[in-house]
Amino acid sequence: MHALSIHSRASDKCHTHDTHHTGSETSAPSDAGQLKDIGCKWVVNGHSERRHVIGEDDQFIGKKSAYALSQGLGVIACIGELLEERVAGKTFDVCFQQWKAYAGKLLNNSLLFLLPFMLCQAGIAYEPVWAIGTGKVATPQQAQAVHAAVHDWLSKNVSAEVASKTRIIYGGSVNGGNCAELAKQEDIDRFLVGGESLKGPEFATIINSVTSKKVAA
Ligand SMILES: O=C(CO)COP(=O)(O)O
Repeated sequence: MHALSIHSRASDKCHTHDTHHTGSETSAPSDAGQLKDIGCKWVVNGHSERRHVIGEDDQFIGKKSAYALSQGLGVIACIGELLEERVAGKTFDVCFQQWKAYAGKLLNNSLLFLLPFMLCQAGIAYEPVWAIGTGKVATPQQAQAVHAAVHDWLSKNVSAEVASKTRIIYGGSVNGGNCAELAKQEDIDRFLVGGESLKGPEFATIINSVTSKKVAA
């Protein structure tokens, strides 16, 4: 999200080669070609609802993401732990297992060269499941710890340049009151906003919190 560049993006509307067919697909009607035709640049994959309501697993999400990238769409790759996983001290294990499935699928399909494109054009969204739509936001420290770990992983496993260019986006009950403290964190680059995007003044405050951070940097 950026005040000056609003692009179209689709949530989980991009089939893989073998799930796409030409019959009626009322529940998920768009394929990569249709999305590009209407000017869509990104898809959001691995959102918690797809994982925990629809039942998509890491393998399938990785496969859809590799396909979207191969078709020239950016992928915002969502990761995030359930509350019980956080309480059990598994936040980092869960998030990295999810993240590695995106990267691993690119590797399996000989598409690893697309990884920097994916990271630099779109990014990774950390969305703790317990914070999405619940009004319970992660503390700035909790979110910063995960974002910093992801940047660190990218620096060690991809390159320092890609790590510094990768946007790591926080999502989960961001509002006009908590966005400034979250945006101050060094590794929180953008926000993925749900409910508050429907409220004009709140949304403007959220956008400005990120924009002023970038201007100050
Ligand atoms: O899921 C989200 C955005 O994708 C977050 O939604 P909320 O901002 O409503 O918690």
